[in-house]
Amino acid sequence: MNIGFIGTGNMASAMIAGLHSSHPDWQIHGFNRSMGKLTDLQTRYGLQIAQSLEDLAARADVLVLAVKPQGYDAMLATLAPPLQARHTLVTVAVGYTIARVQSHIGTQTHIVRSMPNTPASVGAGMSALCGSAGLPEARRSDVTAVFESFGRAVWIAEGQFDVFSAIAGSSPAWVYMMIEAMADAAVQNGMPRAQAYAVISQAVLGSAQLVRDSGQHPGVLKDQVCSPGGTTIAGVAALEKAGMRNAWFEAVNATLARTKALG
Ligand SMILES: NC(=O)C1=CN([C@@H]2O[C@H](COP(=O)(O)OP(=O)(O)OC[C@H]3O[C@@H](n4cnc5c(N)ncnc54)[C@H](OP(=O)(O)O)[C@@H]3O)[C@@H](O)[C@H]2O)C=CC1
Ligand SMILES: O=C(O)[C@@H]1CCC=N1
Repeated sequence: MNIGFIGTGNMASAMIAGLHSSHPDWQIHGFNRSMGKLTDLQTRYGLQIAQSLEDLAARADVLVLAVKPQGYDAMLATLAPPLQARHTLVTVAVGYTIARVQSHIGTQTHIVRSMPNTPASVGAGMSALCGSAGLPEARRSDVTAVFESFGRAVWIAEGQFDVFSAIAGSSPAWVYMMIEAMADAAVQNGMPRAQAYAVISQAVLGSAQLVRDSGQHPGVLKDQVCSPGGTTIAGVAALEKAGMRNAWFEAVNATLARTKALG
């Protein structure tokens, strides 16, 4: 597999870390505006540095466009000339539709719209994929292999992308905030911070794994922790009083509003 990243910032770096760890034999190339990130990725994951977009397009079959959505219009205009039939263009920009990509580069290039997340760097990513009309099966399986190399990947309808981006692309940031805040409370009550992060991250990981693997309703799992008149239900009441459930609606809906504004 020959994969080329255009833009090697936070998201591309996470994907490259995950790719390198599971497939050290794959050829991973990168092109970035500034040099520092490229040389760092070269040192850590053997990234091969391309000198230009044209150079990158000559080296790779799967091209991942990992610049900010605001940079997509200009980047696609530059990328269109070197694109060839053998390329599959993978987009990662929140809110940027396949139709909008095609308005810049035409309909002859096979496109996969993707939405990964940064836990890809430790092989625990959650990605969505959606292909342009007529995407050949071989291209679909190549891109699936790339995204499954750093976590789970699902093909979904493009209409679901924005909400997926909120609950999987953005949600890691919210979970980190929750972990940080819970650790603050543990520190306030005397636990060393490093120990609090180790404990909370394992508790969050285990809770998520139980939801995923048991298939049980999260409310049932919550009830199993809450003893009548016990300690946990006191915490549940405090979270309800603080408007925790409504805060999640607000976060998802604010994210969707911003996605629409960017689009
Ligand atoms: N971060 C995340 O958790 C997620 C991000 N995404 C999507 O991934 C995309 C990238 O986001 P993210 O990685 O966070 O952003 P970053 O700003 O971290 O990375 C963008 C990279 O693109 C480079 N770049 C910008 N313009 C050019 C150009 N003209 N030529 C070459 N390189 C260029 C930047 O280089 P330089 O450093 O020199 O400016 C930078 O390294 C976005 O579209 C975002 O929607 C999707 C899911 C999750
Ligand atoms: O914040 C952002 O715009 C990107 C998209 C999903 C996660 N990060």
